[in-house]
Amino acid sequence: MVVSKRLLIVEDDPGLQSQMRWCFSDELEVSVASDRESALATLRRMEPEVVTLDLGLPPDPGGASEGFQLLEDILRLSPLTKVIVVTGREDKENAVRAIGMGAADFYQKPLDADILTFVVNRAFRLAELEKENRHLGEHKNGSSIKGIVAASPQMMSICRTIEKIAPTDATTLITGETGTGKELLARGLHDLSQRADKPFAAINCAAIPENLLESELFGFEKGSFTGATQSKKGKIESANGGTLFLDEIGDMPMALQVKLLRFLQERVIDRVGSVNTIPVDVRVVCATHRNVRELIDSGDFREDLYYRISEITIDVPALRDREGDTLVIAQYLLKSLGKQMDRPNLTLTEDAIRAINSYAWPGNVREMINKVKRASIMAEGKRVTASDLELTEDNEGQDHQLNLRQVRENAERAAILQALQSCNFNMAQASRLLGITRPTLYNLTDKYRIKTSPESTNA
Ligand SMILES: Nc1ncnc2c1ncn2[C@@H]1O[C@H](COP(=O)(O)OP(=O)(O)OP(=O)(O)O)[C@@H](O)[C@H]1O
Repeated sequence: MVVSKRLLIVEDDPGLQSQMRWCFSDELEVSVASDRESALATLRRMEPEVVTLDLGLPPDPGGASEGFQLLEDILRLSPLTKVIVVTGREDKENAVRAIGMGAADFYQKPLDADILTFVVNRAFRLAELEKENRHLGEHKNGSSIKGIVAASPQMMSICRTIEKIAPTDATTLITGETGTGKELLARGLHDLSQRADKPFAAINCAAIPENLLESELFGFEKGSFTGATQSKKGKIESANGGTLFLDEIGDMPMALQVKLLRFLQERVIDRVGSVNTIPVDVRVVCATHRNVRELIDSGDFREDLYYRISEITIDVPALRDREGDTLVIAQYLLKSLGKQMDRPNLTLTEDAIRAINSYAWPGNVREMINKVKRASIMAEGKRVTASDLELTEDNEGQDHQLNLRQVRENAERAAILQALQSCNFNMAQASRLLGITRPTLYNLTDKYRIKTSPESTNA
């Protein structure tokens, strides 16, 4: 299908209306409005990329007050629309004022078809370019750290910090909610350091039982406990020359905190069951989702250890608090996971985009990976909807929607989903509930790509 370019001409003079229509109707979809009210109605319905706006409109055809009011309305309702104001020959002042308010261009009467066509085409090109830029922006990744997709100022600043501290040996504490990318950043620190070709050894202090954690970290000598049939290096030793990543450090038992502190001070370890000390050269990076200050206050974390591990601290914001990251990461995941699932070229529907932006993402990027993975399996066709992602749409954003069609479609979609779910996907019952015929319901489920069986949708 060829997508047509849409032009709205706001002009109260019937003679000029037909001349302008004649200039453009071969190549563009053209609508004409002669006053503010009908112009706004057409704007909502037609969603034109470009509007030509005669400032002298009734009830003030000799002045410009109505035209300026309409310009303001258009820019508020549809800020991406390019408005070309049309003024009288001597009316430079109003043209300048309109540009100052946000009009894209101006054109002075009398009408010259060639110049007007040039100005209008230029506005369409501008609209097109801006659209492309927005599209590129959505796919932009400003992060220099492998695996980290980001566009928000907060993450950009974190990436810059990582780049700066990577060459040093400063112990670094990375805090933030679960799934925010703490481990990825720790790996980034290692990869950008001079230790990059040496090991990166990670251990999750919360996942290993207390009695095993000591020997996991420090290693043990043969015969030091039942089952120790041979000596084994611990994580610290095996990271020698490289980076040791202690994940969930806030969960480290007190007794081990003392031993870790000693290691950080003296840079030597002794394996469990050994009296010999072994020097180890590692850079230590720790992470936790817990509030270490509170742990110190409650007596669960040693303050002296905290100062040792936090020469530098990096607080990774939750996904919902990053400006602009959510959609960029979702698009990236859709592309990469879609490819893995043999479903390339999947795209997000408008409702999916809105839902992604308004959801709180308590599990952060990890939760998003799960949802996008599911959606790349469940999506019918190439379009991924909010329900494929198991996200119900937030209605708040609807206030800002351009027109009634979008609001109506969203409401219609939500009502159909609800009806289907409440009668366990019995189409006859659901259509009775909705007060429509079964064929109409089938048409609508097709239109909105709503799945019609319980196993393929979300409760
Ligand atoms: N900015 C990002 N871009 C792309 N993928 C990311 C990003 N942040 C995190 N991820 C991915 O999300 C998942 C969780 O990240 P990671 O394990 O680093 O989080 P974490 O904060 O260490 O979590 P936890 O506290 O639960 O251990 C990983 O699969 C990681 O690759």
